[in-house]
Amino acid sequence: MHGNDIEGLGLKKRTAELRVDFVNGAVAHRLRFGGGRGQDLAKAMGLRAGKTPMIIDATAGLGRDSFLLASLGAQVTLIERSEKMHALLADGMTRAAAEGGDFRDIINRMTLLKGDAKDLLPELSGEAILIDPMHPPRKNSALVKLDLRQVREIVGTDDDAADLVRVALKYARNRVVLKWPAKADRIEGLEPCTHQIIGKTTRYDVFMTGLGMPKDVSI
Ligand SMILES: C[S@@+](CC[C@H](N)C(=O)[O-])C[C@H]1O[C@@H](n2cnc3c(N)ncnc32)[C@H](O)[C@@H]1O
Repeated sequence: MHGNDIEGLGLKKRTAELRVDFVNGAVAHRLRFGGGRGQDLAKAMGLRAGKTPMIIDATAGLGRDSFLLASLGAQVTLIERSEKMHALLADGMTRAAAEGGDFRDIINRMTLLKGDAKDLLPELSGEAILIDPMHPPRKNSALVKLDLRQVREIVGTDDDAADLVRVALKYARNRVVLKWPAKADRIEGLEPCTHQIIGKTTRYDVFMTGLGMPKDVSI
């Protein structure tokens, strides 16, 4: 369905080029030269020396954040609701695993699920939940990287991001992390976060939940 829409808009060629590649390019570079657990994303998710939380990436997309977190030793469950993005991701994960070595080990720590995270989160028991919705369009779209523009062409905007955060806050045992453009306004209707990690272009709004156990588990 999406494919036809895209072809109808004359976007077929660019969409066909979008692929998930963990082995070459930006992701592989970040794997070799990234800042380990000192990176903002890792800190926001609660990775530190001696602590590696079980992570749910509720908005898997191109899988880059998940791959980074898995490369740092975390078990990551990825959730993606777009058929097309899910298929691209599954394909990229299969190819990376076939490389063997470190790539296979990292992919083995990643479990990909298809569906809406709002429906799946209550069934999962995540310590730390990452939410990276499609961001509001920038005024200068030339600054948005081509692959992110291609993702937008496939999935549109994630207008239900606030609802997703609210569901995640109910089920995350330790924290929910909302990845958002550094200078963008807060998502309307959300409670204030506990703290922020602010980078050059991206910020992480961290909501500590301190639930310990999932809310629907009685002891
Ligand atoms: C900005 S991209 C995420 C990029 C990702 N963090 C990465 O590193 O590649 C957002 C993705 O989340 C997906 N998404 C948004 N809301 C979702 C939901 N409620 N459940 C599952 N997937 C969702 C979209 O379909 C889209 O593919």
